[in-house]
Amino acid sequence: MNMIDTRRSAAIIDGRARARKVLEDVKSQARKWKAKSGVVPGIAVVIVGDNPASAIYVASKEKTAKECGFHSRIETRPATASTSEILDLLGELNVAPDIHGILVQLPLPTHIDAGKVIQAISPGKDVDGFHFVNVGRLATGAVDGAIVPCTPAGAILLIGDILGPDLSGRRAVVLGRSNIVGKPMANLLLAANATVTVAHSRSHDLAALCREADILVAAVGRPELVRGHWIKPGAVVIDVGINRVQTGEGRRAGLVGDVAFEEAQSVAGAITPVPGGVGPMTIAMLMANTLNAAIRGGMG
Ligand SMILES: Nc1nc(=O)c2c([nH]1)NC[C@@H]1CN(c3ccc(C(=O)N[C@@H](CCC(=O)O)C(=O)O)cc3)C=[N+]21
Repeated sequence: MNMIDTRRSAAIIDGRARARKVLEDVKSQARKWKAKSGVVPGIAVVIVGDNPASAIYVASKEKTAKECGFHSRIETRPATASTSEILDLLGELNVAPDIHGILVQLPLPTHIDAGKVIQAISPGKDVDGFHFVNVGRLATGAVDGAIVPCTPAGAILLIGDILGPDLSGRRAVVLGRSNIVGKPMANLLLAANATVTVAHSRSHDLAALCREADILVAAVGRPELVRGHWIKPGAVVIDVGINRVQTGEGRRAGLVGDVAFEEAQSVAGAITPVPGGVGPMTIAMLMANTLNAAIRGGMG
């Protein structure tokens, strides 16, 4: 029998509860803004083709938008739609007075030029924060004017709840260098004064890099890649992965993150679960971005 129990247990970060709080704020601010200006925030979600995962996410976004008192519009196009048809649609939405936020659900069918589509969204309505103008604002530290991508925006809120807004002296490691999560996450951590390393599939000795991290953000889309012994004791671990796995592989069936949760939980100081962590925050931040876009009146 172990006389000394060295096991510890991380705080499990409740992303659903935090998202609810964000949404309550959004809802009350939207009500005030409507009373003052007569404007109801409006979001348009463009969905191309019939990706079943996309359909679920879009339904969830619409439901949350309604809960916030927003106007919402879903524009569905067949998988056979051309790039120019989508560009025409965006041209319409860009000038629609009742629409303040536009989101084109990714991934798009491969024959569509996703880069062109993203850059065709008016930066002031780009509630995903993927347009060059918003990317550039965030990267140059003009964070207040930027529309920040929803997942990193949600993650930095969760980190701030635990560590406070100033991350001076903290080592952060971001696993993954996507334009959607890894890069904007690194920029937000930098803006909060953290010392940031971005690691990815071509990095050497990921485990050793991760063990340096006071803040570890995993966003690589590899089920349970991050093991318990990769984690620095007491670290804040943010798991952005949403991986659907089958039963019978010696791991939990259903949804798993990029972090082996049970192992990590005995080492980390705080950790986000999957589901119930970063996912709900993503949708909440989308509503916050839409409200802010409405208040700014689609400027810039
Ligand atoms: N233009 C664009 N913007 C996006 O923000 C975007 C996108 N395209 N394409 C797909 C990804 C994925 N994404 C998620 C949002 C919420 C949850 C979420 O709420 N997940 C819940 C439940 C997940 C479940 O049960 O399936 C959770 O983690 O607890 C997950 C994933 C937004 N995405």
